Amino acid sequence: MALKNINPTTTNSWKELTNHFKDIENINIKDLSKDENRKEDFSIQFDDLLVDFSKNRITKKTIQLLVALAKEVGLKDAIESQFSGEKINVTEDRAVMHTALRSTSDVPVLVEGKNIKPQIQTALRKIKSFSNKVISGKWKGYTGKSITDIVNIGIGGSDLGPDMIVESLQFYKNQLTTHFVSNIDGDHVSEIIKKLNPETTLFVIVSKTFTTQETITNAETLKNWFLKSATIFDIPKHFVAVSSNLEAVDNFGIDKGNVFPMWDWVGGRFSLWSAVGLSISLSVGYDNYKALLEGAEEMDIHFRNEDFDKNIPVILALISIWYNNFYLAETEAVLPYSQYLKKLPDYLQQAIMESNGKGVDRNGHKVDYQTGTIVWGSTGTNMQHAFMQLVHQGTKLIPADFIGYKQSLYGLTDHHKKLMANYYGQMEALAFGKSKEEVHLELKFSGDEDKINQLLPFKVFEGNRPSNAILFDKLTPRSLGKLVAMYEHKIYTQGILWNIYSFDQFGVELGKELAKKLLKTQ
Ligand SMILES: O=P(O)(O)OC[C@H]1O[C@H](O)[C@H](O)[C@@H](O)[C@@H]1O
Repeated sequence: MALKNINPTTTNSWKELTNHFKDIENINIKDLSKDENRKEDFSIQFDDLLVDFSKNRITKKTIQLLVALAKEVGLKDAIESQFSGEKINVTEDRAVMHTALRSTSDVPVLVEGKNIKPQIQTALRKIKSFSNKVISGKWKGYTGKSITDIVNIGIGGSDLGPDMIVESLQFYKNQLTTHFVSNIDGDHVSEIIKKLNPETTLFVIVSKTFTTQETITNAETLKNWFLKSATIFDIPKHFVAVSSNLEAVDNFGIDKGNVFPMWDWVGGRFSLWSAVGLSISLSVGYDNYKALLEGAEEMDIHFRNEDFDKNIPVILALISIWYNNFYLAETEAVLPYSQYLKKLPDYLQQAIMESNGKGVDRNGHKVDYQTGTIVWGSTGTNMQHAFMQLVHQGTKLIPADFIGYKQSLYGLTDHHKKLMANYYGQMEALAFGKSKEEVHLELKFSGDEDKINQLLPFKVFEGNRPSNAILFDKLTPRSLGKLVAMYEHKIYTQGILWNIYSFDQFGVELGKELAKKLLKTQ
């Protein structure tokens, strides 16, 4: 089953969508919301997750036509191709199997004729036993003391995923302190060194290629610092690696038993489900790490089997295409109403923009339509006091995902009520705005008519600004796994619809090469 490489703009559905757009371009969310069934018709409940997409400039026909487009470009087969281990990363001649990493089914997944499930299970067992030893204190450093600090050394996908998950699951964290070193900026590693004791620190070097300049430089610096107090014979007690480049790992001096595998069928930005997530398992324990994977698997099953009109990642992808390609919105905001998720926007920037930031289609032709969206965001309510002014009253259309939780983790209900009132309040303000009449009424008692007329235009909120409410019962490892997998599948769906390859990243290479050349001339 090869991917259908169809320019979406040449399909019948696209033509129909173009006509439909002309018909409803000026439609207003406020008017649409008068339909009392709208919320029910435009929301999907899946276990502990409710996605309400009723506050969008869409009608039932919009969804029908977008779903027809997904069918016309062969999304169903493309999803099957991914799950079944086909080499859908054509430009790198690789399968894309992060979903296999979290699959608990016994059904074999063949990559180049070989079932990859057994090696995944072996790696999981190794992660489990290693995490248990370190967390329980049985794993000793070179002076016989237990480990107190973990340092994850990696960048890009070998940093952002584990860092974001560890931050998001802080509530579930154990006694170990976890640090993340990524930047080549020596001040980053220096600041972290200040906090470490070599006797009780475990270094986890994460690099699929084991050639990444930042990671290797930071790892060497940390090794040299460690060797000021210890000897090379102590390295096996303090350094482990996650990589697919065994030779380079060996050259670095890592003990063979301390190597966790990475495979070429897992992309860096989709790798937190592999041993790249070792720091997660060390920080929150293997059971929580496993629950994260299980949550992701639940979303995988939903994505693979559900009809497109009830399929959360597909619907979110289609709505995003509607704004990106018809309304020509350039950016999307991700706004989590949980302080724990403060690193989610950064993580999603790599996942989304490195995947779909492509200007050449799967036939090798330059595209003449918009592809990858620019994604950005921050946590509520802080961002309400920062950039939301522009989202409410600026000149740009910025569709936004509002991520929220029905319950807080510590149970300060007064705080949580206020947090959620803001969560809903922002979406309502964006969608329904505030009319001239409402502003006038509000100002009526506060001044003379001239003053009111002068102020009026500044106080009006046009509204009609779209948002999706993504609401979970509670932030748990399982629900977090579901959330991240939801965005992963949204990315793939969009890549298929835009007829681009989502799993390579040649665009990051040139800058790296030039930096190397410049370094030699210095
Ligand atoms: O894991 P590594 O091989 O060190 O790669 C780390 C990162 O570097 C590259 O520049 C890529 O853009 C990322 O996709 C990747 O995650």
